[in-house]
Amino acid sequence: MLTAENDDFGLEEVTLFADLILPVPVRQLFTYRVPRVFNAAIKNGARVVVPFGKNRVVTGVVAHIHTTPPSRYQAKYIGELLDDEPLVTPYQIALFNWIADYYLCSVGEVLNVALPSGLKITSQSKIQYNPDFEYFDLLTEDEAALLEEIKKYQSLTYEEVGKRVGDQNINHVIKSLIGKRAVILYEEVREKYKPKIQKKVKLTGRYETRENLIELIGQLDKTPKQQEVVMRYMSQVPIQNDPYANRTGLEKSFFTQNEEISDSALSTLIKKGVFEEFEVTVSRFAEVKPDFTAGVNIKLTTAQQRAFDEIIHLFQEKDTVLLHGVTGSGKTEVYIHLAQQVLESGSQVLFLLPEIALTTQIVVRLKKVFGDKLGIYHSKFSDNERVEVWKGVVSGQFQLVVGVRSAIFLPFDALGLIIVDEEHESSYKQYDPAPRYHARDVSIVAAQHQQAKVLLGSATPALESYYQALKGRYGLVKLTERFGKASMPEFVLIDTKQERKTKKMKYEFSSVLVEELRETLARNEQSIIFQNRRGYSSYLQCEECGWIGECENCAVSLTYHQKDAELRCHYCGHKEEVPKFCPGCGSTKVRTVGFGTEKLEDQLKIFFPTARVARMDLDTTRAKNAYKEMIEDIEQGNVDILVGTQMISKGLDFENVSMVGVFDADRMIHFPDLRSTERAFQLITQVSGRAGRRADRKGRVLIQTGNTNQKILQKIIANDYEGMYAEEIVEREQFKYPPFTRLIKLTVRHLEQSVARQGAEKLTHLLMEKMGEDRVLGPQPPLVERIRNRFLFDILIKLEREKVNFKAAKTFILEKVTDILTDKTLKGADVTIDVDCL
Ligand SMILES: Nc1ncnc2c1ncn2[C@@H]1O[C@H](COP(=O)(O)OP(=O)(O)OP(=O)(O)O)[C@@H](O)[C@H]1O
Ligand SMILES: [Zn+2]
Repeated sequence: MLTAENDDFGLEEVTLFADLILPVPVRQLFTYRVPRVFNAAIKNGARVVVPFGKNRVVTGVVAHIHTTPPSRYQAKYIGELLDDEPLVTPYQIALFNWIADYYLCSVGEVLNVALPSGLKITSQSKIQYNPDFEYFDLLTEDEAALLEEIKKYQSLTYEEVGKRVGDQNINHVIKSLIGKRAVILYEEVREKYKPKIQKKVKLTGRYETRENLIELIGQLDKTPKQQEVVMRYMSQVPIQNDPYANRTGLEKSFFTQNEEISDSALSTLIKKGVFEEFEVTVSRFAEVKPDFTAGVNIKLTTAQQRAFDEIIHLFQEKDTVLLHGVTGSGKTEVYIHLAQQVLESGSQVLFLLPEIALTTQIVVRLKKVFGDKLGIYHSKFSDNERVEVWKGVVSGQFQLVVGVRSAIFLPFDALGLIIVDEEHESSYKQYDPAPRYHARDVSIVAAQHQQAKVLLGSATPALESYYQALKGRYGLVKLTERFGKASMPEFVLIDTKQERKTKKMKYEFSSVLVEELRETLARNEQSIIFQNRRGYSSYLQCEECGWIGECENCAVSLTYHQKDAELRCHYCGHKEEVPKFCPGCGSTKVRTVGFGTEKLEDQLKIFFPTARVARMDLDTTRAKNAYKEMIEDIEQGNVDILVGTQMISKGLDFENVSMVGVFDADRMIHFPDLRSTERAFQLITQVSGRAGRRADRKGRVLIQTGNTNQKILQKIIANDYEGMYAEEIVEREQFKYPPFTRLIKLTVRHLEQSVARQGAEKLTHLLMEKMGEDRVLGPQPPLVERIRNRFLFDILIKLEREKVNFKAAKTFILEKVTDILTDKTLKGADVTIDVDCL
C-alpha cells in the first residue's frame, strides 16, 4: 500500500485522516478527513477549521495524521488549512497533553487558554445575491432596492451592506430578503489576528542614482509644491549618502498629516511614477523604545554574587533551585544577571510574574538591559499584541519573555531558564475555567521537556517549595540582607481593643496610625495602607430588623461601593442600586458594616484634606494603562498615601515609601482555610517589605490587631520564616495536608440544592468504597454555597504522596465522576475537578 511517508506520488491518491485537538471539554481527539488537496501541506501542529456539531465552526490543531478511518462515525472533512508551517510545536502538544492528563481536563480546554484568541477563528455571516432567485414581484420597494445593491457585489457582511446604502438599520430588510430566499447567508471564517499595516512611499528605483535625482529636482522647478515633497522626503531619508535608505521609504502619514504639504502634490508624483506606494507589516511594540540610558551594568553586591554563583553551581545537579531572599535583597538583579548569561549561551528565558501590577516596574528594568529581545505577555494586552509575542517567540525575535501565568504556553523551542518570581503567589493557580493549572508546577514540567532549569524566587516561599528544598529535591540559596545597607523594617503592633476602650479610634484608624501618617507626611515621605478588601464596606445592614443585602445569584452578601452608589457581588458581578429604605421592614436605618479600600480612602481624606491619596485595587485598575500610570505617579512623588489590596503587596519597589499600615490582620489570620497562617505571614511580610527599601529611609510597619499576642504576628515581626515553617509543617503532617498529600477537590453543582447534595453524596460513596473513608472528606457546602444560581457541594480527596499511585487514583476518580455525569437521576448536575486545589 502507498503511504503518506514513502511515496510522494501516492500522496495524491491516499485518503488521510487527522486526529484533531478541538477546543471543547471532551477528553478525546476528533478524527476528520483530509481533503486531498491538503495532503501534501498538512502537518502536525497546523491549525485547521472544521465544522463541529450542528452549526458551529471551530479551530482545531492537528495532533496526528494517519490513514485509519474512524470506526464508529463517518469522518467529516476538514474545511480549511490555516498554516503551512505548524503553529503549535511538538513540544507544546506534549506539554498540553501532560497538563490535560495531570489536571484531569481535555487537551482542547488547554488549547483554549493556551492559544491567544487572536489565533482562534471567528465566523462571520456574509450575504450574497441568490442567482436562482425569480420572484421579484414578491419584493417590497425597499427590498428590491437593497437587492439591486447587493447584486453588485460578490458578497457583503451585514455591516458593509449598511454602509453601502448609507443606512445602518436595514437588518430587518435583509432578514426578509433571506426569508424570501433572494439572498443567501453563509458563514465565512476569518482569522481574528490582523497584522498592523503601515502605508509607505519611496522614490522609484531610477531616482536612487544621484544624477537622476538632481535632474528630477531641476524638472520640478515649475511645480514648487511637488518639489517641496521631494525635498522633504530627502530631509527624512538620507538617500544621497545611502541609496539603500530609499528602500525602507517613509510613512505616507508623514506627508498626509503635514499641513504644509499638499496631498495632491504627492498623488501627482505617485501618478507620474516618481514615488511609489508600498505596505509593510509593523510590530505593535515598535513604539516601546528601549531606554539604554541607565542601569545596564548594575554590579552585583558580594552577597548577590555569592547567591548567583551558588545558583549556577546548584544547577549542575538540580533542575530547580529556590532563591529565598528577604524583601529588597535584590533578587531581581540576580534574575537579570542569570537571564543575561542564559541568553548569551543562545537559549531562551521565560520570566513569570504573578500579577500585571508587577510587570510595569520590572519591564522598565528589563528593557534597559534586554531592549528589543524582550517580549511582554499579559492579559491587559490586546489579542493582536499577544499574537505578535507568540509569533516573535517562533521567529526568534523575543528571546526573553516576561509574562503572567499563561506565558507558560508560548512556543519556546530552546528554553534555558524559567524564572518564577514570587513563586508562593496563589495567582499562579488558575481556578476557573479548566485547566485548573498551577503555572509554577507546570514550569517545572515544561523545563524538563526542554532540558531547562527553573529558578523559584520569593521572600516568603510556599511551604511546598521550602519543603522540597529542605528535602534536597530543589537547591536552596539564601539572601538574608537587604541591598545597600537598607535594614528590615521595624514593626509596631497596635492593640485596637485597647484603643476602642479608651475611645481613641477614629473611624477605622487607631490614633497611633494617624499620628504616624502625619509624621510621614511631614517628612515628605510616602505611606501605604493595606486592606485586602475592595469596595466601601463589606455589606449593608438594617439596624432595625437585621436585613443584609445579599446577591440574588450567590449565597454571599453584596459589597457596598459608595462611588457608584451600588451594591456589587464580588462573585458574579451582579449590581443593584442601594435601597433608600430597608427592603425588609421599611426602616431608613440602613447602615454599612465593615470596611474596604474605598472607605479607608475616604477617611484618609478627612484626616488629611491636603494629602494626595490614591487607591489601587481591582476597581481602579480596569483600564489598560491604569497600573502603569498609577505606578509612575507614585514613583514621581505625586501620591502621599497609597491605599490598596494585595495588589500592592509584593514586588513593587518605591524608594520613598517609609511607612506601611496593615488593617484587618486578624481576618487574614483567622480565615477558615488550611493555608491561612501561611498566607497571613506571606501577605503581611510582603506588604511590609515595601517600606524602607533604601538605606536612608528606615521603614516602619504598623499592624492593627485585636490580639497582639498571636504567635504568627510575633513570627512576622521577627522576620522568622523558618520559625513559621517549622510550626506549620508539623501541623500539615499531622492533619495530612500538602506537601505530605495531594489534594483534589471535586465540586458538584446544580440549580437545585437537593440534586447537588444527592449527587455529591453518591459520588462520595462511590469514591470511599475503594479509597477509604480517611481519604475522602465531605460532601460539604463551601464557604459560599451558591454561585451564579447554582448550589455547590465540595468533596476533598487527600492522597498521600508516598503511598498512593496518583495516576491510578486519578483514573478511578475520573471514572466515578463520569458515572455521576451520566446518571439519569442527576440530570443537569455538573462536576468540576481541581487537582492540587489550594
Ligand atoms: N547590586 C545592585 N546595585 C544597584 N541597585 C541594586 C542592586 N541590587 C538591588 N538594587 C536595588 O535595590 C532595590 C531592591 O531590589 P529588588 O527589587 O531586586 O529586590 P527584591 O529582592 O526583588 O525584593 P522583593 O522581594 O520585595 O520584590 C531595587 O531598587 C534595586 O534596583
Ligand atoms: Zn453573585
